[in-house]
Amino acid sequence: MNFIENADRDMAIMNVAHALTSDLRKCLLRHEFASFAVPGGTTPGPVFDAMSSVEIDWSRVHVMLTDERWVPEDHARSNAGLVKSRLLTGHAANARFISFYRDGMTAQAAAPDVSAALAGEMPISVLLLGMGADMHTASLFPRAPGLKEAMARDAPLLCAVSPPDQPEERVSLSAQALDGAMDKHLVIFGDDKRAALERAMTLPALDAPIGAVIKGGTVHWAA
Ligand SMILES: O=C(O)[C@H](O)[C@@H](O)[C@H](O)[C@H](O)COP(=O)(O)O
Repeated sequence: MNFIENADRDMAIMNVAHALTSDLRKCLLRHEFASFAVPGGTTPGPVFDAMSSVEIDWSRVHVMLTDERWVPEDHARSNAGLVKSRLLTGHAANARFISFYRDGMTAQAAAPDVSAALAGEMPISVLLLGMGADMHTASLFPRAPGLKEAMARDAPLLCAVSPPDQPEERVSLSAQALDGAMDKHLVIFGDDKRAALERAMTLPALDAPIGAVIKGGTVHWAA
């Protein structure tokens, strides 16, 4: 795991946006399309803003989420809503977006259909991850109902999970799908998350899901 310490958060955002667009550009030189998985939360918005203004062949980029809160895309907590408003605009408006949320279906019922739709996108070409101070990533929360299944080697690509302290059901790409990405980047800010990441490297995967997926990736950090 490559750990990059940035002078400040703006620098980190610029550097991770540059790294992601460079990885996508490199992938598009060799492949018909690139699959690009991104998280929700509060960290990635400025990264998306920076990426959306970069000229690459976005029409050949297939964007998906690493995880989704099971709410309609116009809901304030929707990750799809965040990605559509901050990333899929400007030059990046031409990218293809693969939705997870299925209106009128539960997360459990929809996950197998979405997994089937994702099969042709694997392995993920470029992955951006966030992380909570509890060492969760995507919606793989330590010891949460559904985590063991989502961490299994034979897990489906997309899994329904029930994080105990979250207001809604979620779906998450499995640890296998995340870990299998060709280029992996994690962006985290603050000393607490840095310490949590270091701790995660010493814990079993079920207690620290980030540790199961970030190996071989690049961590972009700022205080
Ligand atoms: O749906 C989500 O919330 C994200 O996918 C989640 O995994 C996020 O990356 C972490 O919770 C960190 O969130 P922050 O960037 O807000 O700290």
